[in-house]
Amino acid sequence: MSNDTDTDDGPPDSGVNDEKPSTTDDQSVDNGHDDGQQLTEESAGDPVDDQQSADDEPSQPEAVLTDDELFESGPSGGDSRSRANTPSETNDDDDPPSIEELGSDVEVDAPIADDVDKDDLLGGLLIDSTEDVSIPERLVDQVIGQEHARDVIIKAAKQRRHVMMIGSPGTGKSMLAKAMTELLPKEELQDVLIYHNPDDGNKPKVRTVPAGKGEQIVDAHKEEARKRNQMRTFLMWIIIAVVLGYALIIAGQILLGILAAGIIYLAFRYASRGSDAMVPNLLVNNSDTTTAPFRDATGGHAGALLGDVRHDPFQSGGMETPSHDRVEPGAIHKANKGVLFIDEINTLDIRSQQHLMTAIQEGEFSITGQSERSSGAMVQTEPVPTDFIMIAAGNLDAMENMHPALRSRIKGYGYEVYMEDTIEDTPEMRRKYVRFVAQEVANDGRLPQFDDEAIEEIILEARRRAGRKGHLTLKFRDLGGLVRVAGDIARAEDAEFTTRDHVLQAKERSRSIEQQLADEFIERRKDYELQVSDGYQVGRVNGLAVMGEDSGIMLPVMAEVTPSQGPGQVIATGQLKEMAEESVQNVSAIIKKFSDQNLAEKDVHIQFVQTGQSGVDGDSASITVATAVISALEDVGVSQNLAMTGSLSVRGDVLPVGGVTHKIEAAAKAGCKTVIIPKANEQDVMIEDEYREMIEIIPVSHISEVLEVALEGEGEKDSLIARLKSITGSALQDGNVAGPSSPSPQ
Ligand SMILES: Nc1ncnc2c1ncn2[C@@H]1O[C@H](COP(=O)(O)OP(=O)(O)OP(=O)(O)O)[C@@H](O)[C@H]1O
Repeated sequence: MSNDTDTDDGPPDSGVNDEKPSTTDDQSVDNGHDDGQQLTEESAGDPVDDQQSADDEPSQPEAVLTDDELFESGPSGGDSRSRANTPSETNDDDDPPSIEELGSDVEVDAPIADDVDKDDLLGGLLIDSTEDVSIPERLVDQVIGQEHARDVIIKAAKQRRHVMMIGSPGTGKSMLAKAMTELLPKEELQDVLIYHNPDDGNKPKVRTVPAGKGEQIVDAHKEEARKRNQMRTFLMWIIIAVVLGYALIIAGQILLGILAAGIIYLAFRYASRGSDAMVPNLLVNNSDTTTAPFRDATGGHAGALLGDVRHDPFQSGGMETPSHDRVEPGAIHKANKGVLFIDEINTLDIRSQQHLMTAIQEGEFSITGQSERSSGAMVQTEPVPTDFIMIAAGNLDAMENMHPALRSRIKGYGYEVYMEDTIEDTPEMRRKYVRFVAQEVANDGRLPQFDDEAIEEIILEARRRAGRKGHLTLKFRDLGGLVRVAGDIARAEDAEFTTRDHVLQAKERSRSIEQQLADEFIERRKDYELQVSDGYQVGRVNGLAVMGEDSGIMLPVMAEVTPSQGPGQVIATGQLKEMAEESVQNVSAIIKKFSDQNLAEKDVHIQFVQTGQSGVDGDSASITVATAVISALEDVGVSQNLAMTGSLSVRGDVLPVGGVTHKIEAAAKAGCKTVIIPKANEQDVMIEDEYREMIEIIPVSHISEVLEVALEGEGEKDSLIARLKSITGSALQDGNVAGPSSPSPQ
């Protein structure tokens, strides 16, 4: 801080780096005014009392709006630094509600039957439509499921800790981050002002004031500048009149008079430029904020995250814009005292991640021009407070690829939480899903209310999408999409309520791109007769895969055994990714042991047919590969009205996979009559009734059972199966396997 009495252009120093000036110093500093009187002189009293008067009389800015009065007592940087780094130091007494109060679980506010039928889709709620369900006011109470994440957010808000949330899209990460802002104290919010620095034009000064005061200060400065300009203009016209009068009447020199008047005019204009430059730039304005700020910095460039200084094309000659006016805040500055949310944090470049770390560590961060070629790069402000709580979100990749130091900072000073994808399907939870539908209808604001049957259909869909027996999906964004489409259909029909029929139509309409592609694919394959779904073929097996998250597709696997020119090898094609490659290797182990042919002299070719650009991932096709190769080796036909999915252990056990429901539906759509799935996946089957009638599901736990169903003939087949059983045994049945592999779609 400069306490020099001749510092007559800068703001009073109470900023980030400097100590608060004493009253005497305040009087000697000019608040950015040339004539340096009115604002400072009025501020000579006790700053606390003056602050109070500013609060009491906002309608009289000139009387109360001295900068000194409005500036906070402490430097923002020091305060925020300690808060950012040592969240646990926060005095809980400052923040009245207890964690229990903040986090009390909100039940659904609607009448409930005395004796709740556990199968009732509405969980016993006695309602006719979503109209009968009240919606909690606070966002944190609207969050459904994710109990653990919710508790963490409440604790983190209280203790001012950073949080990393990892999980699937649409499960409520940004909703929880927004909810946190409601739990943060609003009283702490600040406005940030940037002032011209008369000592160094490229180092604008930074000051913080309580929220709402920034606007008042800027208005007061503008008013001041306006009055000063008015005075100057008045003076200018008097001088011009005198000069012109003298030139015309006394000296008789008209031209000289006009020239002199012009010069006087330009001189005054040039001089008045300075007063505009003294108006501070209100960098962060929280005057209208009802909660602590929420800033989503996902996918933004460095400037949007860290702030920037605009280029000035003029730079000199009186046309330039003063540097403090060109300063733009970044999300880290706007999130001060609030929440900075960054999804897919690993997509931020390393430099930005490093700067982010500095901002977290220091609780303040200077703004400079981000482009080296811009005149903004010459400018660097004093540090601007960045006392935010960071919520980093993403999937598992985000965690692995983020800057290790940033990760450890969150770990060291915060919480990490994994978001659930599904939740147990209980009457209590279903009641909350009813409230979810009501919330989505209310949030949209235009949809007709959902009647009870429409809500039931949404809950059934939540069950189906869980892909896990006895569970409901927590991927609410997608489910919310279904609610909106159904509501839109009802609205287009001018219906009073959204009904089950509207939801069913919406399900049909809101098919994902992958679903549409999958259907298109099936149609095309039918056209070209690539889809075989009857008779027997050697070395060809109908495999099943999942496209995207919710679309099954039938993909044949073909195998051929040829004499080898050199040592025999297994060659797999079809753009296999790492896991699929490994599964083929595992299958080869069984085949080698099983076959009485000399495989050293043979090449085994395995082709995943028509996989397209995306290739094949996962190991869920391993029983398909094994069946195709055994069929080709032994020259035994495989049933073509059968499809299968399952992972295979090297000992022949069939292990669970993901997406069985979608795969079974794809097999049914393709015209297959039977589908083989791993026994362990039996509980995950949630297919619609129409498909259940179309296809028989056979759960298996060993490859011998697969061959039993898939291969043609009797005698030869039986001896094959007996041989396979004898060489593999069953690790699962023996109890020798630690547990099934994690489900993975093909
Ligand atoms: N747990 C939940 N409870 C209630 N509604 C939810 C929940 N999760 C998501 N929603 C609804 O889905 C919408 C989208 O969720 P949100 O943006 O929070 O997901 P996200 O996990 O941040 O996803 P992404 O990572 O794709 O941004 C929310 O605005 C809300 O309407």
